[in-house]
Amino acid sequence: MRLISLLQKKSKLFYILLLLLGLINSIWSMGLLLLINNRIAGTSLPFVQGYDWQIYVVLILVSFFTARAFQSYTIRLTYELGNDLGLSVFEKLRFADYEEYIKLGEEKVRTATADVTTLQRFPNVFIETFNAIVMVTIGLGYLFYTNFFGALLILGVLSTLAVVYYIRNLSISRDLNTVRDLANVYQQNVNDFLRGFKDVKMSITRSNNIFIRYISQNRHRVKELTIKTLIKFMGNELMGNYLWYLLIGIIIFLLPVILHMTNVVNNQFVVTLLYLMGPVGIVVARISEFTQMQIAVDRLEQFHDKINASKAIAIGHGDLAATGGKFESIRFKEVTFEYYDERRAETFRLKPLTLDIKKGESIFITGGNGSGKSTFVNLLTGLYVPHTGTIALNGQVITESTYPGYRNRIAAIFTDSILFNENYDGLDLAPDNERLMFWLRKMELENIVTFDNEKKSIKADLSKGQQKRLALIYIMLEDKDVIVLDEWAAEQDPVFRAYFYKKIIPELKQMGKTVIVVTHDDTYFHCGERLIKFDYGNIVSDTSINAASDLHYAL
Ligand SMILES: Nc1ncnc2c1ncn2[C@@H]1O[C@H](COP(=O)(O)OP(=O)(O)OP(=O)(O)O)[C@@H](O)[C@H]1O
Repeated sequence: MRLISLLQKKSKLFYILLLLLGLINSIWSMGLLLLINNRIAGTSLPFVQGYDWQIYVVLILVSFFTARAFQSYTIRLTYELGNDLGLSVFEKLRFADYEEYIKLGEEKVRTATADVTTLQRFPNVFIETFNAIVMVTIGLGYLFYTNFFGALLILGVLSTLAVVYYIRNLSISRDLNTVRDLANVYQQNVNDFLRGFKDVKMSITRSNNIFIRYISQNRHRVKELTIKTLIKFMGNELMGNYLWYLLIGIIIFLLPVILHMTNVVNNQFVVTLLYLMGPVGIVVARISEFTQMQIAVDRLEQFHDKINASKAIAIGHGDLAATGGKFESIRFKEVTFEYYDERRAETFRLKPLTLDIKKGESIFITGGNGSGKSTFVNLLTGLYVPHTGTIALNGQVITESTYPGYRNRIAAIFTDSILFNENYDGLDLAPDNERLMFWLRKMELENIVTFDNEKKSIKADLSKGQQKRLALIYIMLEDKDVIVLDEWAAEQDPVFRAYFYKKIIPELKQMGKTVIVVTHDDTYFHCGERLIKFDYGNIVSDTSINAASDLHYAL
């Protein structure tokens, strides 16, 4: 993606408007220069004599209204571009495959949002620079028109210094990139410090190391590098400012001697140079900003390419109607899935899985750490798509376009599920909702939570176990047929854990729900109807509890 195409995409009229701006600006700049210089020289404007002040007023008015119109246009364009780019990151992301998202990583999403902030300034910077370039061109053109060799000399000095300035700026940008990398590390250290506050307090070595070896050292390096960069930057700015004294010196002392310039031409050169100071400063200062923006746009493009590679994007919410009808069964047929761990150069494989889940079953999934339970849950809930094999809902194989609808039919609480700050599900979370109150009583949260009537949500500072209970209540209000709970009971106290297995699960079954529970609680295995055991990515036993049939798979 080229930077410039960003603007064209945003506004079809962009180039036409730009041309108009260039034209008006050229007329304004040229007119102003001619007018001032002719007044100083005591001559009148060519072609239009005797209308100097009228022309001056018209020029100012045209310039004022053009600047006003363009700046309003730029402000709108700037914020629309930032808004669109920012929203497009999340709009695409929500349709992306979960597997692709995991591969992409949260860090890349955060960098992409930072890049959007950098790019947001682009329309502003671009129009400002374009304006400045027009003015510089007119100014230099006028100098060449006035005295060719004098202008050539000035252009030579200006160009040499612009190149020096640019090279020095590149080294400043490199240092700034290092500062940014250090800032990322600092952010991680600070996150560790704040999230792990309790653990930091528990060990003197840990506390000293995180503060001295990481946080302090990082800040020290950032401080040194920032001071160095700011001094270099200040040197550049000073050099830029003093350049004008050098040029004015050349004009008033050198040019009259070597080019035998008259006083009038000399004055015209000085006035034009003073007029050029602002625009040249803008052009030079913006060069490094464009480099940063080009990096941001390239990175953003890579990000979009990566997400676009996710086949799910094009499907969006897919074909929701196709997964309608009453829930009867889920069938896994020869389903496989694998991860490749690059660092360990190892592959974890979920071996071909074939199994049926029928309406109303309560199934317990167990197995050692790393045996593949969560991978299975991710496949069952439709977050992962099988690498080979198929999953069918009510006998219909789920396809790319029916995956979103399939996921939508399952309610799940994962080990790392969170309670959102807002009521995104649009649930009826008011005290007059009898079902809600019934479940709050059942989960022993009735006297703990409070209602936020304005936000239509529940407010509470809850323990981890209580958060899981509230999440289960929300699931009951969602009223989906299939409920998947990944180690839900792990954070419950023994009394409530027993209550969950002995009372709640049978009740869910009575309500016609199909419940799949990942659990290590072998004391309560008898509370389910079926026990599936995983080992090394394989189902090693699928046992029907309380029934004679005992299906054992060979290891
Ligand atoms: N995103 C991933 N990338 C690479 N490997 C992964 C990824 N997620 C899991 N694995 C690997 O897959 C294997 C199975 O993981 P899984 O999370 O399914 O196990 P689990 O049975 O749920 O374990 P636990 O009881 O500890 O939660 C592990 O060896 C793990 O290292």
